[in-house]
Amino acid sequence: MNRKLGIVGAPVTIAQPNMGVDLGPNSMRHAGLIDRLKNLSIKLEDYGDIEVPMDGTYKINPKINLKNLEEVTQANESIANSVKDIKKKGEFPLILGGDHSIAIGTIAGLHEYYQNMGVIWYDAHPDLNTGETSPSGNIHGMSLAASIGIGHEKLINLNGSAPKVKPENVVIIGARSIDEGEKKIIQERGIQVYTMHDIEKHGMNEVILKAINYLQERTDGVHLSLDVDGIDPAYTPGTGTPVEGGPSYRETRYAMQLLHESSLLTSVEVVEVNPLLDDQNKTAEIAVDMLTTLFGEKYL
Ligand SMILES: NC(=[NH2+])NCCC[C@H](N)C(=O)O
Ligand SMILES: [Mn+2]
Ligand SMILES: [Mn+2]
Repeated sequence: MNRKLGIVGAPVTIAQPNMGVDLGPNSMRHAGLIDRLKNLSIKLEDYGDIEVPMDGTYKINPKINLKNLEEVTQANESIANSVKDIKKKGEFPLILGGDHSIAIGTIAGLHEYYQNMGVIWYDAHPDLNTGETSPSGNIHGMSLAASIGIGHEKLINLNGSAPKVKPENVVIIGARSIDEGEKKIIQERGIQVYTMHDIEKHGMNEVILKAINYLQERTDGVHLSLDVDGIDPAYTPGTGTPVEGGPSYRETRYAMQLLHESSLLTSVEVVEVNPLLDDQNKTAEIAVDMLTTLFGEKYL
């Protein structure tokens, strides 16, 4: 990694109901993220956290099943701007969440720099719901849908017209909790999904190498959206929507190692770290291990 990293925190919590995910960025800084990256001789600048509109209340509009839509839109506009500022400087964006709605802003900002962007979505959930299909109304479960141009026009047209990413340029890894409406979108739009079944059957090595080869051939940049609930909750309990049966610490770390070796990624975000649900900041520490591996840290 010879490019400078531009780091920004996006302490967004309003697209899901659990208090504490706004502490995610600082929990990763506290777990030593910045020093460990510097130890790898990586140049970086930490721009701190973006401002997020939040007054502690949860706004529900009974007419549409999208909680806090205005606030989530505003927060994501700031994220898009901040990602664009980082790209303008020629730096590699690393965004620390925050709930997974922040991907809407991140990807919308990146979109200006890539005509044919790829996305690796490492997550227990595909986050392909819309207001019509969501069981919860929580926008963090709708961010990938919005990025491929499906959902509320405020979200899909954020910072430019939809779609920001072509559905066939998306690879989801680790999925094991998929809602009915999401299954439909996956089939209709031809989105590549490696579920836990595929990982069990073929192994993480093959799955990641296939994803890398597929995206290398067809995209001009690849964003990794790493939801910590993608990892098995035995390792990452500090997250709002844990799902049993995920890839282990070892498998995930190995996946990050392969991604590092491929030099494929052009931006990264880590989301859904919630210290209030955690056990002694363990989840943030594991998130930091994954990030440092991604940027070249090795055992030997
Ligand atoms: N980014 C996340 N953790 N998303 C969880 C989504 C859970 C569920 N599918 C929903 O739409 O409510
Ligand atoms: Mn997610
Ligand atoms: Mn998830």
